Order: sequence, then C-alpha cells, then structure tokens
Amino acid sequence: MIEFRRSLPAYKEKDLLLKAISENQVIVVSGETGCGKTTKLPQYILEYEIEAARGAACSIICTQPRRISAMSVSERVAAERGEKLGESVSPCL
Ligand SMILES: Nc1ncnc2c1ncn2[C@@H]1O[C@H](COP(=O)(O)OP(=O)(O)OP(=O)(O)O)[C@@H](O)[C@H]1O
Repeated sequence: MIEFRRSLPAYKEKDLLLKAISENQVIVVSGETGCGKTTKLPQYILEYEIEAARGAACSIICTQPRRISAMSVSERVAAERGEKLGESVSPCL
C-alpha cells in the first residue's frame, strides 16, 4: 500500500502542493483521473499538520457528488491509514 501510494503522480508533487496550500487561501489542483487528488492530497495535508503538532486542530472536508463515492473514498482512505471508519476518517452523508 505504501509503495502504491508513492507511485502515484500526487506523491511526486507532494512538497509543491503543501507549499502552495501553506502560502495561499485557495488553490486549484488539476490532474489526470486517478492521480491521487481525492484520496492522497487530504492525507498529505493531515500528515503535514500532525508533524507540525496541529493534527488535533485539523479538519479536512472532501466532497463527493454521490453517496456511493463518498462511502468508497472514506473506506479507501481509512484502509490506507490502517484504520477503521470513524477514527480519523468519517463519512458524512
Ligand atoms: N476504493 C478504491 N479501491 C482501490 N483503489 C483505489 C480506490 N480509490 C482509489 N484507488 C486508487 O487510488 C488512486 C488515486 O485515486 P483518487 O480517487 O485519489 O484519484 P483522483 O485524482 O481523485 O481521481 P479522479 O479525478 O478520477 O477523482 C487511483 O489510481 C486508484 O487506483
């Protein structure tokens, strides 16, 4: 799972993305389908905030257009983190 995460295009742009987020109130991220915008970028932000001792104060909201995709994304991200749903990832339908 870790190797897979590191193979995605989003991982290669991780530092650039975190720098852009820290320096701007709003950014637009555009990338090919499956590059990691939905499941990886929120985790990069959370991990960055945890490293900065701000993890407890960090809330990340990720919207999806359908219930099924909201559930699928939530389950996937929780699985990647080795957690159960409801720990750091909670779907809100
Ligand atoms: N539920 C899942 N089960 C297995 N693999 C998944 C799942 N969700 C995502 N992935 C994998 O993680 C990678 C990143 O997916 P992600 O949804 O973050 O990409 P994305 O850039 O948001 O794509 P899109 O623009 O289509 O929404 C995908 O290439 C896919 O292989």
